[in-house]
Amino acid sequence: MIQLKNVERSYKTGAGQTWVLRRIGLDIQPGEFITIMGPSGAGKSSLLNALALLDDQWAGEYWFKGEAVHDMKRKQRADIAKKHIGMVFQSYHLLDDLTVQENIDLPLSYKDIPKSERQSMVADTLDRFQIVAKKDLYPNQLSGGQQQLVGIARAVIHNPALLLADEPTGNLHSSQAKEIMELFKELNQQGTTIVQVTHSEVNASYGTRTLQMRDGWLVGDTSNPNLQFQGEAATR
Ligand SMILES: Nc1ncnc2c1ncn2[C@@H]1O[C@H](COP(=O)(O)OP(=O)(O)OP(=O)(O)O)[C@@H](O)[C@H]1O
Repeated sequence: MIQLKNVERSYKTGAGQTWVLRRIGLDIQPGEFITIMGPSGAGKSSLLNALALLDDQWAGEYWFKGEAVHDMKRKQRADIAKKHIGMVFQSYHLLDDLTVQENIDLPLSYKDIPKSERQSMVADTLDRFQIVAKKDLYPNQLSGGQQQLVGIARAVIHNPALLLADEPTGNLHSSQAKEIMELFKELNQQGTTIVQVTHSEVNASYGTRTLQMRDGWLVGDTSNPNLQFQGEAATR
């Protein structure tokens, strides 16, 4: 589904440059459930943002379903993201001036779906996430955990082919977190490709493959044991 070749990302800082992604090479097959782990600042969110096509300041090659994203204009990248990708953000990124149900409806508004069908999809999703009572509230009237649930609902409502999730259960109670992970498992079994960033071993155990990052390098990949050596050699 996705191939990254030599993807690099840096920020200009003061006199020099800070590297946050270093020569990332990655193949993601359809149907995988990948977990990205690593210490704080390792580049996990940066990699997810690049995969989500939110960040376009990287160098290298990014292939999505055989298409060369690195050669695309911003509008084409945005179209791919809207059509195929759902993203759960660490800090929710809900739109403050839209209600819960309007936030959840947003991904559907980008698709050619009749209004009545949209309304019933939103109603089903509110029900599934047990947030029907909150539907007319605005994000700032919700707790952090409730905002996180709305963010997850928004990411999955349009059945994206690729679901990217940055610490999706960070603000949830353990029982809610388990429900979300079970939902991800179900979506994955139905064919959704998932990439999650987490510090939780429990959440990681739902995945089928774990990547380790350190200082911007991919230093471990359970599906490619040889990478460990290359990554560690590269950081020396
Ligand atoms: N806008 C920015 N300007 C400069 N440096 C940045 C910027 N955004 C991120 N970085 C740096 O990129 C590095 C990687 O950050 P990133 O958020 O990807 O790490 P992470 O592994 O997701 O960490 P965490 O587990 O804490 O979320 C960090 O050193 C961070 O300081």
